[in-house]
Amino acid sequence: MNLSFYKYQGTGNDFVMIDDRSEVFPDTNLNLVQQLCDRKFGIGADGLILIRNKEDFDFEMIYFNADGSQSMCGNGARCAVAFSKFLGIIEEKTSFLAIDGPHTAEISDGLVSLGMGNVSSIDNAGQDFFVNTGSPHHVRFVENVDEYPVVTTGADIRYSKTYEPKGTNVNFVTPIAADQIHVRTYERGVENETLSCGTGVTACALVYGDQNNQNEVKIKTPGGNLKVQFESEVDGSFKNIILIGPAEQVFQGIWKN
Ligand SMILES: N[C@H](CCC[C@H](N)C(=O)O)C(=O)O
Repeated sequence: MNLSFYKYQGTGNDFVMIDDRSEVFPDTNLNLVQQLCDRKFGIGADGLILIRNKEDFDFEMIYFNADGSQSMCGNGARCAVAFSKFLGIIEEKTSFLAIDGPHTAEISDGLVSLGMGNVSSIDNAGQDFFVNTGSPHHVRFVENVDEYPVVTTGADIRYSKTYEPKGTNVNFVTPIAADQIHVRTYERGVENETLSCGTGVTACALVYGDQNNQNEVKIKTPGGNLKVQFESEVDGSFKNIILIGPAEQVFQGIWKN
């Protein structure tokens, strides 16, 4: 198999991107997805994204975590917008389909502003919080996220009975300014800490902003800086949620196997 691919990263969350408008990628072959994402025996990535044609939309993004499971991916969607512009599918604005439904986005100077799906509620989860921003997120506020055991505690929560059978992503948050938080994330399907998680920082920004009267929150992650804007509704839901950050092409290649 000769498979042309591009490697993209959005604040350090990295993806194998494939222009699959010809629909030849064997999308049921999860072993291949795992192999391509393997950082020793494959290309190496947190996930893999197929771009396909979709009626009524500019494109459809099909996202796989490194373990082959599927979910909505915010950083991956930002990279899909940048990749689609590179391919000439779109110019500055787009409407595309992802697993959690339709999205709009704008791209300029490498910065992607991604419209996220509406969020119906923030739920309590013991002393912590739970938000579904297209993928499930547990959110815990901690004293000093830099020193926090993200992988061990993240895995404990991710595999806990509370979240059986599908599990959840787990985010740890320390506020660092009135309108800024520092977030580290344990990602389901990668089963490790990633350098950032788009749907995760969105969940954290909604919880923090809701508690601190902010509707624009800056987020520092190990992989870079992101921003989330949103509107709160009186019924506790959120709309017009926008995730803003860079998305860059790192390299391209041919997978011969
Ligand atoms: N691991 C997540 C999906 C990718 C989320 C993350 N990469 C993002 O940017 O949103 C899950 O299984 O729900």
